[in-house]
Amino acid sequence: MPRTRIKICGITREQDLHAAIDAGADALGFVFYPKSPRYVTAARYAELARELPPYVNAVALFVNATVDEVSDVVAAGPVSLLQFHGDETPEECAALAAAVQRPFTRAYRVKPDTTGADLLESEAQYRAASPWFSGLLLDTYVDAYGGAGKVFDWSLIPKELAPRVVLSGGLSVHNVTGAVAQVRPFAVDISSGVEASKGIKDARKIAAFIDAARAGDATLLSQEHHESQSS
Ligand SMILES: O=C(O)c1ccccc1N[C@@H]1O[C@H](COP(=O)(O)O)[C@@H](O)[C@H]1O
Repeated sequence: MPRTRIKICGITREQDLHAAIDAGADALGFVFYPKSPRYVTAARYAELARELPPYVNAVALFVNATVDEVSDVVAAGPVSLLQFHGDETPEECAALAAAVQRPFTRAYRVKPDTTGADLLESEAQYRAASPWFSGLLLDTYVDAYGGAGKVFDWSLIPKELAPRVVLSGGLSVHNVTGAVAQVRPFAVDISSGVEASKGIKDARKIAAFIDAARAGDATLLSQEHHESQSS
């Protein structure tokens, strides 16, 4: 059973970048959306990116950005993955990703009336539109584009989709163990739940969150062990 990958999103300071890496994060997210309290410019990203060690993925998050804006960020520093978190259509995501030759995740902002079939259909549309599509990120629909700290009903995620999704939206040290054990996502993504204030991370919250996610992995491992012993 693979361990759940962990992304810490909304890094704006060198000390937060190091706190996330030291705690064992697999990926760090940088928000290139000017209206976000976690916004960093491409020039600021160039400074932060100098601190990135090997094998830690940098994820560039955009909301309805232009090709020029995405290209500026990719030129500023290493970018492993794009995250489109606005109203981008499958065709727009495909064009942006192809322009900079990078894979992308697409945020699906889940509403109370979203169904599992909606999620599967959306995933199929993005997959068909681009060879650069690398999976859906599930977030909660709110009146902002993201980073709002709100949870959605995880039970609507189809079992067959879960191993391919990034689960986000209102995760915290208090719910991530259960989220990993219940949903079994490929990865979890958190921003506001590990902050001291908007845009400022708390190193202790990051470490506690990663420990709690690992506790979810341990729960799954122990369940698998019991299942294999009783069969
Ligand atoms: O973090 C932001 O400011 C942000 C702005 C616009 C779109 C997405 C944003 N963040 C992403 O939102 C989800 C959920 O965050 P949270 O953990 O509930 O605060 C996450 O994927 C962030 O990457």
